[in-house]
Amino acid sequence: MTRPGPGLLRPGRPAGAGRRGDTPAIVVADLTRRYGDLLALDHVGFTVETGQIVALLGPNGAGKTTAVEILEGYRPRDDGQVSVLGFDPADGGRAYRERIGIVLQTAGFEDEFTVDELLRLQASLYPRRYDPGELAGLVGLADRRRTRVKALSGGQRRRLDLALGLAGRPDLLFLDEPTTGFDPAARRHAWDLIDRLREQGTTILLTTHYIEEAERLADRVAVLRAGRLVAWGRPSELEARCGLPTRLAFRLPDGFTADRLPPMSGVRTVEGADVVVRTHRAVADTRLLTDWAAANHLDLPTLTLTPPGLEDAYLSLTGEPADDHR
Ligand SMILES: Nc1ncnc2c1ncn2[C@@H]1O[C@H](COP(=O)(O)OP(=O)(O)OP(=O)(O)O)[C@@H](O)[C@H]1O
Repeated sequence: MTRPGPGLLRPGRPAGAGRRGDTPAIVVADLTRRYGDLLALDHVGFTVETGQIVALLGPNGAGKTTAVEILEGYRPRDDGQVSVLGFDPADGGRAYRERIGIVLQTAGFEDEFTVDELLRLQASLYPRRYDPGELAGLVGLADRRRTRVKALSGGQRRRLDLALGLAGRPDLLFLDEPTTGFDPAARRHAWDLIDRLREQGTTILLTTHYIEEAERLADRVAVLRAGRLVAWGRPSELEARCGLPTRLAFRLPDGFTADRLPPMSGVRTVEGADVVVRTHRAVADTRLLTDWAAANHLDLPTLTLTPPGLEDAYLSLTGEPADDHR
């Protein structure tokens, strides 16, 4: 079955099973998928509560698309149990598809339609539809309602993608790299919109390669690596679980070299006058450093102490090398 873009229209929705709040939004257990000899998903399991925003992270080829498409009902699984909004997506049919929204990275639109026409058409097929004007306002396209799709900028098209995915007021929204290609302002706007959807109780499963996006939006983060779920939890839990060092950075004052520094416990790297110490004893090492600076009548105006973030945890969990940009 082909995964539809948001421009594809769907028929109306009968009352069905799996009402909001009855069960967790998503329950996955032992989910397994093979492509020939390749184990693309290896006994993956997690539970998403209603209203949570979950970010699915992982390097290229980790199995994210496979997992998401199985949850959407557009790819079969080999083994395991999957329940989404109380449905098995493999045979949820129309009743299931009307409860979910899907926003893909690239969607094919009919270029000659105006924004308003597309929104009206899409929304007309759902009983819980959005008013097209409200929908256009929600995604920041209120002043583009009469514009033909072919005249929209790339970022505006992505907003239209989002609007079409929301047209049926889905209980669960799948967002595939929702802000790839956005400028910083458009990204903030999209994040604010996702916050608003959260306030309305929409459950969201998003895939992203922007760790900052996951950190900003996600209640829970799932990290896939080579088909295995290597981490699941709140962003702060993942950061804490990885046991990564705190980064202590400063610039040596003129006339001082690193060999004159006190013996701190952390691993030290020096580039010119810039010193970085990665330490698991941040308080003790900071105290050694500041006592040393005070004894030498020095100020260290660039001194910073940075705890490990989600990006560090992600790189550690996926075995990717960290480049030292932070
Ligand atoms: N239809 C298919 N036939 C054979 N192998 C496939 C198929 N789809 C995916 N794979 C393989 O399964 C693995 C997981 O692919 P998947 O697309 O799920 O990863 P992903 O995490 O979404 O990657 P990306 O971040 O690059 O989009 C990869 O090794 C991929 O080559």
